[in-house]
Amino acid sequence: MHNITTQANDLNTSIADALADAGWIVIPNYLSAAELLALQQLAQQRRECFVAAGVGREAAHQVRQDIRGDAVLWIENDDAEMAAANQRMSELQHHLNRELYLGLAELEWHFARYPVGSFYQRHLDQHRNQDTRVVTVVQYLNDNWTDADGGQLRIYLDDENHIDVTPHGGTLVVFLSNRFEHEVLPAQRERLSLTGWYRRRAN
Ligand SMILES: O=C(O)CCC(=O)C(=O)O
Ligand SMILES: [Fe+2]
Repeated sequence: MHNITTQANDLNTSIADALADAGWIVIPNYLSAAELLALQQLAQQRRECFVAAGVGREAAHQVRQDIRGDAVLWIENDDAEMAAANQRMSELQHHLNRELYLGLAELEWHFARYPVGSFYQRHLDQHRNQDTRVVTVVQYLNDNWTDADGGQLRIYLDDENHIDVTPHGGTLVVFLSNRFEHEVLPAQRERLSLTGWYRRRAN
């Protein structure tokens, strides 16, 4: 019989294997119902704290809703209400470092809320002058999402092929940040997620 720790380890192993092989993985029901509910409630409580997301770093940072229309709330490492979620991400980080020698030094992540009609145009998760983002992780927090609700994450695998990921509550997506362009298709309903990047230290 598998206990929780063994299951977590198996999941982390599946993620590491997939990153080493295809470079991406989608895991439905990664979050338990209780984890999903706790994250949804927290995002709801903090609703007023979200700010319009921007593109570009530092001086080049600007809000461009024609490029991305979401609002975000960054998560602190010592956020007590995010302790369990941070811990789970930290275990994955260490697992990836052990298995793949990725040298991941930290996770930066935020809640993201896409209002009705918003999207994020095709992009790569690396800023032009800084390539410290190594692995992208996204957890979806939406109940009862249907295809008609749009908002799929479209990942371009190569010139001819893409996959569309439905942002179902509890689904986890992990991919190599420098490998796959992707976009968020227009959402017909408010769309909530937790999006993060494991980074290596800047040289
Ligand atoms: O929410 C998603 O599915 C992906 C979001 C994204 O691409 C990003 O924030 O860089
Ligand atoms: Fe992205």
